Amino acid sequence: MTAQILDGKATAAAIKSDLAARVEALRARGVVPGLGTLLVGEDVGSQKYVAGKHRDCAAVGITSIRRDLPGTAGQEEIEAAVRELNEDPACTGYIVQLPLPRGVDTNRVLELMDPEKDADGLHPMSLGRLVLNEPAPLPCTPNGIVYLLRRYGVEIAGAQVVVVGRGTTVGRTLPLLLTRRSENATVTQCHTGTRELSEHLRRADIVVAAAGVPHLIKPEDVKPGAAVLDVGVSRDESGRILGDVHPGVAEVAGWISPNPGGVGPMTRAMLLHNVVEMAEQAADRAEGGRS
Ligand SMILES: Nc1nc2c(c(=O)[nH]1)N[C@@H](CN(C=O)c1ccc(C(=O)N[C@@H](CCC(=O)O)C(=O)O)cc1)CN2
Repeated sequence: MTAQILDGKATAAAIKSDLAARVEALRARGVVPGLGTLLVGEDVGSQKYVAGKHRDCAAVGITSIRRDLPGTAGQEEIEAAVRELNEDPACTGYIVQLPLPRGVDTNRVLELMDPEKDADGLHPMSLGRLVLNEPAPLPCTPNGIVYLLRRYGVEIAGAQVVVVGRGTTVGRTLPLLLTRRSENATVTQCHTGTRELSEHLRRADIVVAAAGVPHLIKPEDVKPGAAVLDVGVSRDESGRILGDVHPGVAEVAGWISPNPGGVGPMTRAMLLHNVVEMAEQAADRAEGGRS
């Protein structure tokens, strides 16, 4: 068996083209969506991702505002930048690129964000709303994964899903999306404390690998025909991406997301989607208030 590719790059391109039309419609209503990014430090991956987000903004007509601080920036300097983005009227939504440098209290930084400008769905208010099943901007990678599975007709309802990893951006939040009534999956969350990981994996119809351990998921761990999504980003000495999924898995799986070209571009597309949706909702509220 050779797996069907879950093409994140092509899917993200289609989403962006739809968003460009929505941005044009917003501009016609006098609303200009603006995405802010706050990047602290010199991490090569984070710099690439932030640069990609600004390229995407240019492509769909969203204004972008970039705040870069050196890795030596302390808690106070970072919090001051957050306050500035909260106050900046040109910035309708923003993200704090994660991870922040060691020693920075990330939760305090996220809590300081204006929840109305949380483009990433990672503010505690947005996460709480997600838990309570109330409308909220959704975390971008999990939302991109669900979108990709749907786009390629992978059955989610009733599926046994194994999520490997428990980080905030994917591992913790993806199960919340997949277990909503609209998705109806059964999710097992695995992590470094999980015993017999292979046994869990072999039962899964869908595997999402977000552990950050190169080639953790081997062909013999995967049920034939399963969908396997690779979120892991480790890098070799030359900076080349090493995913969490061994290349041999493509011979066993029914669907596989390439890495690069799978979940990464979907993360960026879902960020733009959140920015546009938040701007549309704000415009509706403003126009409703005027009538
Ligand atoms: N505030 C946030 N921080 C982080 C998030 C997040 O959703 N919000 N997720 C990840 C990183 N991430 C988004 O910021 C991200 C990862 C990967 C890509 C991407 O387009 N990857 C390309 C490859 C690019 C390369 O060559 O390295 C691909 O997969 O094709 C975009 C965004 C952690 N931080």
